Amino acid sequence: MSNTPWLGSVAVVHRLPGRIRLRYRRHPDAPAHGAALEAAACLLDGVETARANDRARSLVLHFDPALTDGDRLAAALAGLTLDDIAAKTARTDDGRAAVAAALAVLLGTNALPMGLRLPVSLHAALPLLHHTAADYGKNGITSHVLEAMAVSISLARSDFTAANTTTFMLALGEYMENSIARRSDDLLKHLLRPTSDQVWVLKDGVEVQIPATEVAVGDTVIVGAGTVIPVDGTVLVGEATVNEAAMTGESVAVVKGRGDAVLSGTLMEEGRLGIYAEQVGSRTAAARIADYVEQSLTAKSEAQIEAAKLADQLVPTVLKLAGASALVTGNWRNAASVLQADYSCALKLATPVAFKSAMFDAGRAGILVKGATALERLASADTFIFDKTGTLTTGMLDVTDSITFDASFSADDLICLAASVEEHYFHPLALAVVNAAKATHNHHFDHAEVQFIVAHGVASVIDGKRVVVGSRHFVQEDEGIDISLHQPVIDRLYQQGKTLLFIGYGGKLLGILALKDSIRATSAETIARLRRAGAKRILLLTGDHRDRAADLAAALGLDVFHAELMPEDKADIIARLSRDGARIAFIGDGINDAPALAGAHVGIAMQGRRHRPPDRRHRPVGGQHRPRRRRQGTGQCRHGPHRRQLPSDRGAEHRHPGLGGAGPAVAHRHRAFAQRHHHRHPAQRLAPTDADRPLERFHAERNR
Ligand SMILES: Nc1ncnc2c1ncn2[C@@H]1O[C@H](COP(=O)(O)OP(=O)(O)OP(=O)(O)O)[C@@H](O)[C@H]1O
Ligand SMILES: [Zn+2]
Repeated sequence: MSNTPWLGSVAVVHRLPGRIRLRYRRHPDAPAHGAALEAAACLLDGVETARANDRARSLVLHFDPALTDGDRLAAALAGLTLDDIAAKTARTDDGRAAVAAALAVLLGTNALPMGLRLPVSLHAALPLLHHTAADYGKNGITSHVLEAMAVSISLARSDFTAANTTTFMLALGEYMENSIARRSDDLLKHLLRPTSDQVWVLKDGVEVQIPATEVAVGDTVIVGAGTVIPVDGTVLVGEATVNEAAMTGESVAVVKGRGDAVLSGTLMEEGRLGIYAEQVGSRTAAARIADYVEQSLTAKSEAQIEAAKLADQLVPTVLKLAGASALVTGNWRNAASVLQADYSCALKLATPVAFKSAMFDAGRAGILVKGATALERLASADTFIFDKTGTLTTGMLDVTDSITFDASFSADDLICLAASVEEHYFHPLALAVVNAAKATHNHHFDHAEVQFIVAHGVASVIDGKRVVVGSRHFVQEDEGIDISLHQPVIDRLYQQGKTLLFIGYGGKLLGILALKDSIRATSAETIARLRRAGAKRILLLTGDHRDRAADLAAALGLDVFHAELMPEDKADIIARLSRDGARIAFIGDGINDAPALAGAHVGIAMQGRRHRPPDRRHRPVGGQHRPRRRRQGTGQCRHGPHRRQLPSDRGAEHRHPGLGGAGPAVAHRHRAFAQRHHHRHPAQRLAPTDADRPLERFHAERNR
């Protein structure tokens, strides 16, 4: 019966280039196993994916037309035998049954009558021997051969306990490896493909629900709050906040409206969008990333490759040793024990299992590890470098003081002025200021285009005068604003452990905002555990003031700190330490740390915070952009149509911001840096090409 065809009949019912749908009839004896049919179909030459519906007796195949065609596939399927299917289903079984059987044999054999012990033990060892024969044919002498020899010799000597123990241990090892591999694969699917099966699309003005697999390019997909966006595309209507952490690593939600690009796999937090689908199914960015992670999970780590090599190198030595001991002592039992004591298979087995289970555990704790290599590098790291804001501290700051040096500005006015220019940015300081403004009269100051200078602050023009908000370095050294008059106040605030923001207006220091950050509750314990785990050096690199860095380093017992750094300074320090042989793990919050992350041995990005955009204004849905509606206060905001200020556009907007045009020239290396590295601002993580391309396509479509 094993050569009975699995399918009674196979007929092609629908053809498309690279895709066919088949109708089949199962042989009455064949098991109802759609998954097995899919798996078997996937083994055929040229088949890319297979989807079976056993109840509808339909099988959809996607294939490479260069390699095969529909008729050839139908014929190949008709030729499948029950044996083929059985082999395939056996492989999808995780080996639990084999373990149970081996255990039963191990425990029960000695109770059997003498005559039965050999056949029972032999039967239990058969899969191993069978497997080894196949492996020997393919790979020559490997550790499998040793295992099989150990079992065979024990069987030949009627040492059934030894034979059965080996069989059982090998089955157990295989089962453990399979089940851990499957658990981590399930987890990955959960992490990366949380998309639901059903999707709403707009058909002739009516919203209808269709299976996710049937969404086509050009459909208008409707996505509501709390759901994962199923396609890559461009927003046609609506406004929403989208958390793109799964795709860009940036945890700050971004506002998406008409014309903006959205990515599959990202989460709609609030709002509702109609999206023009441009990439669907396996071509979406989410599917590609999932593939990437799956690949890196299966890609062997260096340790795995080393272990496998070592194991196979040990084989001839062990064989010689076994032969020698048999010759010298004249006892085959000694040879068997040498073979059994061969740990090469344990070496091979233990490494992938250890890596996969570590990745699985990390995943459950909310940590996505990009492959075994990353874990290996982390294990070998001896120098841990942290940035400050949002990493060792919570990054959720409160404005504690607002001090103005101009009598016509109240403390609240100062906060609102700073908030007016900061409101489009997601830097922790910007978010704090905007938040503080909400608790005041929240007046919006009209201003010109805002420039963002990485690791410095922001600048704009209000009533014809240049306004700058940022670090002391930015305001004093780059903008040439004299702050010496107010040094006593500044010193006092620093002594109170506060982070300061300087606000310059018309070339003068208008005021200072003091902010208080708090150390993360878990930081001290984390540092202590790193030390216990053998970290040699723990450093702090920050863009903030020296006093802040010193306080924090003292509080947490860090070895070294460097303060008032530009992102490229951080990268320089890391490069220097690496040259001196340090193996560096860099831990940042993902804001402005791309250069540093790139130079480290291994990078860790924390995404603990979940911020809403500072302000959710309503843009008209559909039609033209009207100047944005103001929240409170009077006057008209002049920074033009709002969408030009959206994060995704900021790269283009600020690439030639005419720095220094309105105010004092900012003429030193930092400006060049700000422009050069502009794309590294987290809000611009999406490659500009990715953001631009769909928009062009979308316009082309619309104008047709
Ligand atoms: N949007 C902004 N608004 C105001 N000031 C800013 C802004 N972005 C950066 N700055 C100023 O530039 C300094 C350096 O910024 P950067 O982001 O490099 O480091 P940081 O905020 O100190 O965090 P970390 O400790 O993680 O390096 C900040 O301390 C702040 O004074
Ligand atoms: Zn500078």
